[in-house]
Amino acid sequence: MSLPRKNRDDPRTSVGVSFAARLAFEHIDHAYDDKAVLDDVSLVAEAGEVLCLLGPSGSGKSTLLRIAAGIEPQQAGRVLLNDREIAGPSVFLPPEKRSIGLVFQDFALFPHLTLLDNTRFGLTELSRKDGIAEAKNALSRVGLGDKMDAYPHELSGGQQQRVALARALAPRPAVLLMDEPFSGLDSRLKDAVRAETLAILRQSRTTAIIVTHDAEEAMRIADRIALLKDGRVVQVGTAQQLYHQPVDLFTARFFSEVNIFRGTVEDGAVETTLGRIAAPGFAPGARVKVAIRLVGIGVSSEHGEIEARVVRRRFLGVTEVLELAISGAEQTVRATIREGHLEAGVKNVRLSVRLSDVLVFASPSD
Ligand SMILES: Nc1ncnc2c1ncn2[C@@H]1O[C@H](COP(=O)(O)OP(=O)(O)OP(=O)(O)O)[C@@H](O)[C@H]1O
Repeated sequence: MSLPRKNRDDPRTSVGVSFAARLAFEHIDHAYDDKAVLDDVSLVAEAGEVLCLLGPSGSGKSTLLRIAAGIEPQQAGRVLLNDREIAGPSVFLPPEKRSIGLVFQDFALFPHLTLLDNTRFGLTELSRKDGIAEAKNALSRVGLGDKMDAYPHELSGGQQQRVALARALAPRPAVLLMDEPFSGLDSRLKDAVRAETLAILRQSRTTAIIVTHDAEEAMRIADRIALLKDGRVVQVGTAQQLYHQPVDLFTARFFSEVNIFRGTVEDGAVETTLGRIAAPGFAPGARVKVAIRLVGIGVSSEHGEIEARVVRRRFLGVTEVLELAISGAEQTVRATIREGHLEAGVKNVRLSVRLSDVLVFASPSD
């Protein structure tokens, strides 16, 4: 996207330093044809923070980014940059006036242009000399200062991603939007590129909104995470908040693998295959779902209240996943253990449940 560096209400004040802006969505609704894809979305990316938009495919993440960038006008609600309305009922700033940069999933580099020309592509408001200087500066910031004359096909996927980042950062945007920026990368490259990207964002002090459908990725990079489902924000918070205090089962399952048991609350607790689970705050007779994380089930050949039998054992490298049968219960239970924690060939085990890995949710329709 072409973004001017000089803008009348530019939130930046000095060359070389971006002053991050706060980007707010207020009550955004959007539909394609008659299909609603965003429903009353209110969300804030605070100045300088990395906010991840997390959610399954089709939950509306990319649409929200496109609305922020000005590529897609929302049907209702407002978008504000530092409390200034940039899109709303009476205002619509075009993309190039927003001081918002965008990095696409496929990097969208021009194959016939050198890295330098790719990077200075959006610097249309600068003189040729200043544009080249800014582009060189941006490429140096992402560690590609020695490759300015190379072409994209001569680079690895990780390097191409850095060029895309340099091109987006060159106009010194107040906010940078990134749509699944790491999904095209080899899994071995991902960790390094993610860490580098984060370091560059911190150094440039840019507010960033990054779309991902991978909870672990969001936990690695985000200051805060906004979880979306069917066009609605389900929960916003730090990784710890979403992991430890999920508002619903959808959120819990997004962040960890769980066993789910249905039950009815009696005397403040619910009976499950893994024993009696306290359900504070639920009325007698309430239908609930109990989620117990796979990592929260202790498996031992000696200690534990519940007897079980190993019916399947899958090696995953650092961990193993066990499928366990419990006498008298139809439903098998899964547990994750450290690789080698249980001797090979052991069939009869004992289980214990760690209470911090137990979550109880209302489930009135069950
Ligand atoms: N230009 C379009 N025209 C019609 N429908 C669209 C358009 N863009 C997206 N949609 C639909 O809107 C819904 C939300 O799409 P969006 O791309 O915002 O979701 P997403 O969470 O980013 O998903 P993904 O991770 O698959 O990209 C989807 O059902 C999608 O098919």
